[in-house]
Order: sequence, then structure tokens, then C-alpha cells
Amino acid sequence: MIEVNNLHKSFKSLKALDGLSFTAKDGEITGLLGPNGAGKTTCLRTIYGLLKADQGITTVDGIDVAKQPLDVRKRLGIFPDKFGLFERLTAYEQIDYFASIQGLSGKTKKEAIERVIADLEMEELAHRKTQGFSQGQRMKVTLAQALVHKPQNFVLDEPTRGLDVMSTRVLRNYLSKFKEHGHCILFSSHVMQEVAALCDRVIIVANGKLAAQGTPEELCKLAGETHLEEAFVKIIGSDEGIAA
Ligand SMILES: Nc1ncnc2c1ncn2[C@@H]1O[C@H](COP(=O)(O)OP(=O)(O)OP(=O)(O)O)[C@@H](O)[C@H]1O
Repeated sequence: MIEVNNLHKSFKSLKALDGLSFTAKDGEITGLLGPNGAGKTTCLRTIYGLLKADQGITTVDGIDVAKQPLDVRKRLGIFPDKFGLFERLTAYEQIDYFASIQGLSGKTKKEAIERVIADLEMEELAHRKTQGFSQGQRMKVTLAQALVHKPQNFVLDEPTRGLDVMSTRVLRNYLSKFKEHGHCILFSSHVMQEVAALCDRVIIVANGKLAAQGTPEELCKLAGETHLEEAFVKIIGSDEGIAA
């Protein structure tokens, strides 16, 4: 479970987060939906400890990110907004590297790598150097390295950008399976259909604040609309920066 409580973060005079609070529960997919510049990436970066909030508390499974960052890292899988692969390594070697960082070794590590490769159906890719991999293949390697240590929580920043329909489906199916096993999934998006199709709960963020939260149905009801897109526009008062 991930809890964000009254987060504030400014970059000089710009307030990126302005008192944001929400909870992402186990066994659910929670979508952080907001227009460009709403503060989604800033929020996710504070959850995985890349940024320090000016004020507020973030906990992962009850552990304070600011106080015990390494304990939190063990419980988190991270799919960041920008990711690079070590292009001279094979996919297997890259996953192995991340497994080692997470403290896995020996037989346990080997089994964990083989499991994640099988789960993501990437056996054919495993021993190829990642240089020249397609976006979909890169996505699989990034997913595998994020999840090799079987974290309870999984945070993804706009994971479907640049993916074709097939790769997007692979990702969605994988997230659904992960959720069925009781994990907590939090992902950011500004793609409405994706959020409506996948999320149990939607957190709408605008100007670094919580604008509304609920199931897609609850948000539609709240706004008196039948489609999430119209509900969203009504709630944040604009359709700027959002993709249908
Ligand atoms: N390192 C930084 N330095 C200065 N300003 C920043 C920095 N990171 C984010 N910002 C600003 O903070 C605000 C929130 O940015 P953020 O990237 O969190 O939004 P977002 O909701 O993820 O947007 P997008 O959907 O476009 O990725 C923006 O105005 C952005 O320009």
C-alpha cells in the first residue's frame, strides 16, 4: 500500500505539488490522472525517493520513504518516466544486474530471473544485447528489471507511451495479473481510455492538488456525466493536456 499525505514540492517559485494526498491500496490498480504539468511525475519521484518533498509524508507498506529509503526500495518496483538500457548487456544480464542491486544472489537470483523472463514471455530476447530493441522489447526488459525481486508495490510513470497496441495489451494483462495476486499498482497517465479500462480507482490531480478521487463510475456520478472524459473535464475545468 502506498500513502501520500499532504505532499508539497516547489521548484523555485513553481509549486509542483501543493498538498497532495491519496492512498493506493493492495489488490487494486490506482491511476494518477492529470493534464501535462499537473505534478504526476513529481509525485511518483517522491514515492521512489528520487526527489525529497518540502513537506508531507509518503509511506510504502507503512514505511516512511524519507526515513527508510532502502527498506522502501525493496518493496517497490519502479517503471520510471525515462529509462535507458545498458545496450552492451543482454536482456538477461540487465535483469541480473537489477536483481543483484536488490540483494538477490545464487540460486534464488537465477530462479527469480528465469521466472520473470517466462512470465513476460521474453525467452527469445533474453540472450540478445538490448541495443536495437524495439519500444515493446525495451518495455519488457524494464518491467522485468523492476519486478525481478517480486516487490509488493509497483509504480509506473506513463508506461504505455510509445507502445503499439500489442505491447500495450501485454502490459495491461501483466498489470491485471499482478493485481490479482494482491499487489498494489500505481500508475500515472494522461490517457483517459487507458485509465478507464484498467483502474479500480482514479486519483485526479490538477495543479499539484487532489481534484477528485473514486472509481471511474463514482467520478462520472460526481460530475453528473456518463463518460469519464466529460467527468474529468468538468472536474478540472479544462481539457488541456489530456488525451482521449
Ligand atoms: N526538476 C524540475 N525543475 C523545475 N521544474 C520542474 C522539475 N520537475 C518538474 N517541474 C515542473 O513541475 C510541474 C509538474 O511537473 P510534472 O512533471 O510532475 O508533471 P506531470 O503531471 O508529470 O506532467 P506530464 O504529464 O507532462 O509528464 C511542471 O510545471 C514542471 O515543469
